[in-house]
Amino acid sequence: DAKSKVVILATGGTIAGAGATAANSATYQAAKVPVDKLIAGVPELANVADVRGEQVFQIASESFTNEQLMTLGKRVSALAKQDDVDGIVITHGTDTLEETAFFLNLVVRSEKPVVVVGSMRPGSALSADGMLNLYDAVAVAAAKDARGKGVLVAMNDEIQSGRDVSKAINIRTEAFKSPWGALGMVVEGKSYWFRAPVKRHTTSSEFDIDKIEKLAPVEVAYGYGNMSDAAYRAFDKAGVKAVIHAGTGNGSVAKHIVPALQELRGKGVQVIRSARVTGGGFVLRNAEQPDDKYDWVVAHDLNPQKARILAAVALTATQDSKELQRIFWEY
Ligand SMILES: NC(=O)C[C@H](N)C(=O)O
Repeated sequence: DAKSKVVILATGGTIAGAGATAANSATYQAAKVPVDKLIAGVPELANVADVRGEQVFQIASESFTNEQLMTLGKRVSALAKQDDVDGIVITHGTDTLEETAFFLNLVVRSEKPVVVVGSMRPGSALSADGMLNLYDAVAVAAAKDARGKGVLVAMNDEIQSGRDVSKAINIRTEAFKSPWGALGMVVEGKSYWFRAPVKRHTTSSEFDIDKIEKLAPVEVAYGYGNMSDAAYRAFDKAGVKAVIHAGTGNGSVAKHIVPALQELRGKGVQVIRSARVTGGGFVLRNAEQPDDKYDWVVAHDLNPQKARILAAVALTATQDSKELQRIFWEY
């Protein structure tokens, strides 16, 4: 039967990076190599799909803005509607890859596989990981059994849910972890599945990129001993719609921060408790703080940066804290 047609949307990152010598695995410039060169560098892609590339951006992912998320999302949505596209791969820097993957998982209404991929070493380095990661991502995007599983991340032979996965380590090629485990493996261009996500995503999402024009402004503040309320007061002045508290432990909040948060809440700003723990947070309502009394929201297992994405999307549809909490349980 005919080969699947896969479009590679390139946005930059280390997978498009270049260093001065082959020994430079960590010192290099991200976002240098154009998409056609990336594709030409892996001729084996033609064995798993008919591939074409589009250069959407050429940036390091730490510089991704909400506007760029919107541009990318709208392009993915438009391509997914085309009959001559079976799957989409997005090459991306790894630093904020988990945010983009979760964003697309929430707003792209398509069953077609969307796979986000990056690398930890530039293509110019010894044992560069980008070529195999790209081959794996294209293979997954071309696979019929990848349909309907939400936006995926293919890195280091693993297939991860874009919702769950996070960059957990920054110096190893085994950088991406999910607290709930990988969905499957991709080996020699074939995907092997073990589980599927149950949280709402893509076609079962109430959000639709085609109907969103601008994401809500949401900021994150990190919790630690002796934390002050200065960040929250500054965010308030800047006009945020929600703040994510990257709290200690179970999203806990120092008692001297509560008055500032309640002042913000009184002005309509949503207060969302997440956790700064890295192995997988699990924040429950009223367990650590009286969320019902304060009218706060908990991010449950979403880390602060993922909570920022969900809030930025959800607040385009509602300003109600109960609705927002429902959304945080369901997605
Ligand atoms: N490994 C990487 O891709 C890191 C790079 N700073 C980026 O996110 O673009």
